[in-house]
Amino acid sequence: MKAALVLETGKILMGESYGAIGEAFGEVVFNTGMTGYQEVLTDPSYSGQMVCMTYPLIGNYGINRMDDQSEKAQVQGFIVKEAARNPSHWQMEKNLSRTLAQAGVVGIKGIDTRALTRIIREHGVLRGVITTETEHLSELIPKVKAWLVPADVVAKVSTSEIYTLPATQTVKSSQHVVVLDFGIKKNILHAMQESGFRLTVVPHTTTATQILDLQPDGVFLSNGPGDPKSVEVGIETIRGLMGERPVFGICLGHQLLSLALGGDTYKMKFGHRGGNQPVQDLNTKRVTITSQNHGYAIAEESLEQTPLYVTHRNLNDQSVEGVKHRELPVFSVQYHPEAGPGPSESLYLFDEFAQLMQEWRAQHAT
Ligand SMILES: NC(=O)CC[C@H](N)C(=O)O
Repeated sequence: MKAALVLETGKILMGESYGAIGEAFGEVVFNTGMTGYQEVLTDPSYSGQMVCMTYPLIGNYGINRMDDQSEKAQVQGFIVKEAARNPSHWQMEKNLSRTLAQAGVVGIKGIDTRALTRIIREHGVLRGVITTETEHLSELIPKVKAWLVPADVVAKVSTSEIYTLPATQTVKSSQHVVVLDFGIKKNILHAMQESGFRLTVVPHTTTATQILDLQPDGVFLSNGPGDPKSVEVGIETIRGLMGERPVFGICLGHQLLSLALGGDTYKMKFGHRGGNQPVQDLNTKRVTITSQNHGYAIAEESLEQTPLYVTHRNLNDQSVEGVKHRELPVFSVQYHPEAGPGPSESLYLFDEFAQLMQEWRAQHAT
C-alpha cells in the first residue's frame, strides 16, 4: 500500500506503508543510530515526534523482549529507507513491521532518509504527516502547518503511581534514590539498580516536600519529551531540592535543573539523536562517544547568572553537555550515560552520583 510523508514546507515524499494504516502528525527528527530502533521506538522522550532513521536498513534483527524502554511505542511515526524483509536474531520475538502495526504507529518505508535528513539539517526540525490516504495530499499542507506539538507530553508519559525497584547489585550500603519521572527510559532505571541504588519512582508532579519525606539519599531527574520550559511543576520541585540532597539529572532533567537555577534553554536547529556524539569531560579532557536524544539545550551564556558551570561539551558543535553546581552536590548531563542504545562508556557518572550520596550521608549522619 502506498504512503506519503508531507512536510510543512510543502514537500511530498512518496513511499510505502510500514506499520499501521492511517494518518499521523508529528515533528520529524532524525536519528543516526545504525541499530537500536527498538529502544528509539519505545523511548518516551520521542513522544510527539516522528523519527527518520538515517541508517538505510532497519528491522534486520527484529524486536526482542529486553530492549523496550517503556511499556509501549512512543513515537508518532516512523520513517525508514529499506525495511528488512527477513529479520533474524536468536532473541527475536516479532518483526518490526508487525510491532508498528500492533502499536498503531503509522510508518513509511522506501523514503530516501539521507535526503530527508539533509532537508531537516537545512531547514531545522519540520512538522510533517505520514498518511496512507494518498489521494489529496496537498490538502494536508495547511493542516501540517497548523499542527502543534502537544504541550502536556510529560504528563502523558510520567508514571501516575509511585513504585519501587530493588537494587540488583549488592553493595556495602545500598542507597535510596527518588527518581522524579518525566518519562524515564527503563535503561536508566536498570543502570541505577545495577549501581546498587534502591529506587522510588515518583510522578512528575511530586513536590520537593513529598520527595524529602521519603528520606532519600539522593534525587534523580529523568529524561523526558517536549520543551523543558513547559514543565513548570518540575522546575519548581527542583528548586525546592537544592541544598537538601545530592541531585543528578539526565537530558530533560539536566535542562530543568538549569531552568530551576535561573539559566535558559533554547530549541536547537535539528538536535542530537543517535549513538555517536563525542563529548569531552573538560576536567579530565577525556572524550567519550555518547548516546543522545534531545532537541533543546542549555544556553551557555545564561549560566553566568546561575551557580552552575560547564563540565562537558559536545565536540561537534561545542554545545553544553554537562553542568555542575559550584557549591552543592548537584550535577547533570545532556546525554544518556545509561546508553540503550549506544555506547556505555559514560556509566561512570552513576558511580559519581553514588560517591556524592555517600559523602552527603557521612556529613549528615546523626
Ligand atoms: N531525552 C530527553 O530527555 C529529551 C529532552 C528534551 N525533550 C529535548 O528534546 O531536548
